[in-house]
Amino acid sequence: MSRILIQNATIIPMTSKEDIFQGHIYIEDGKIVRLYNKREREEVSFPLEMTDLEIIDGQDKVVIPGLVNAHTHAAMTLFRGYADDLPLMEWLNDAIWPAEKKLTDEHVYWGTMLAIAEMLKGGITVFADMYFFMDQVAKAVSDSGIRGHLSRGMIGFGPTSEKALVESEEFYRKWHEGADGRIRVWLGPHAPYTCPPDYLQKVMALADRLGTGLHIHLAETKKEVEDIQKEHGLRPIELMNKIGLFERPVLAAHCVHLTEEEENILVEKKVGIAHNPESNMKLASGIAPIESLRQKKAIVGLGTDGAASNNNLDLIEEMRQATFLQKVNLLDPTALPAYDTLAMATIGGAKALGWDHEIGTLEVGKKADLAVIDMKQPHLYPVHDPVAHLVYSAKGSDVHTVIVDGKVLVRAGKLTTMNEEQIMTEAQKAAVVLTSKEG
Ligand SMILES: N[C@@H](CCSC[C@H]1O[C@@H](n2cnc3c(=O)[nH]cnc32)[C@H](O)[C@@H]1O)C(=O)O
Ligand SMILES: [Zn+2]
Repeated sequence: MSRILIQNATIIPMTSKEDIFQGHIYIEDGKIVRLYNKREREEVSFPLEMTDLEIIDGQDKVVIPGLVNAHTHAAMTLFRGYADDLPLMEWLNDAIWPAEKKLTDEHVYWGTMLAIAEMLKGGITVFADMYFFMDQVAKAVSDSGIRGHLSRGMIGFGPTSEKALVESEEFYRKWHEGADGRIRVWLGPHAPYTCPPDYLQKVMALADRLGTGLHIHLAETKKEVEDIQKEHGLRPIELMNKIGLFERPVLAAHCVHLTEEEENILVEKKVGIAHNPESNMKLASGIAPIESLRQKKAIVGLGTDGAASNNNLDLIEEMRQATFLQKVNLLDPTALPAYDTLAMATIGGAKALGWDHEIGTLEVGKKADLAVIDMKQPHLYPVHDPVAHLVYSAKGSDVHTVIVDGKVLVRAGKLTTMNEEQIMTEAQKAAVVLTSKEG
């Protein structure tokens, strides 16, 4: 049995602002068994006597639920810094998709391992991924110890459309609830502009047969909205609502261009929204109405999107950008406050992934997925409000310890299950092949 005690830490459970306390967390067999305050610890000798207990000193440290990366394409780390300064459609059609044609199993494995190494070191304990060669992504999740919400990306026209349906079902049957329950599989229809309604009907039928949800890009750019409107007479969210897409769990990445009515549809249908502010800024897609959605109690998580449109997977930095973007856009410094931003990166993401029964908060009975941040650094001193520091002052590199499913995957800033040197070497080799002009 594995047992961990984190003691004398500032604990931010993300159940409510009032629940922040100084104390200890006791973990047993992958789950949070006790949360208790300093005084109580003096009264109970349990569980200090246990011999196989790992004790983590929480002095000058803050413990939060593991960060949830609600939307990414992990293996796209291989294209980090390869094609920048382009609008979405040119970026996809002229740069990314041609390079992706050369991808092999092995490339995707190493690209994903590289992403996982970066994410774990930055406090991310689960990521929602949409890509292909998903067996390799599942293998990387399994090997590294992180948690994965995985979807095989499906393009609804051309030679791979039927294959994507077959592969998605096979992938679901092979990996859903796999890696000791750390993997969950949803279907991944790419977007309305790559998946026409008749194809989405097939995807929905398959999702319902398997009893699973859908991960899709929605309303990312103005061009998408215009094209869909031209072709179908409706805006993307309206169209998806009309064909019944939202009648099952849906994780919708971006949702940048929304009318008031579309915001209401997303709220009413309890669609999980993955907000990716850095990708939206870099590709100049626009500013999602996150403050308005927050006030309407929409389910909103925070994502990095792929490393090729970000260009890092630092969700702590993403929080800072998310809140600043709302504030400056609305000319309102009260927009998207720090606590709500941290909630978006934790419990909001967990809800968007339909996984909040197990992760997203620090509560007794939930999975032990958490990040410990080292606050004893000049840029995090003095401490008035640890939540403000996490959102406005911290960086991914301030993460000290990361636990997923009760296992320490990052200890004092070092990965425990992954060979960083080897991963970087293999990723560099893959990048050279993928971006060479020949073949
Ligand atoms: N190309 C695959 C299926 C698509 S996987 C998901 C796709 O989403 C692409 N992608 C990455 N970021 C974005 C984004 O922001 N918007 C739309 N697509 C994206 C990514 O490059 C990848 O091709 C096949 O042949 O079966
Ligand atoms: Zn994306």
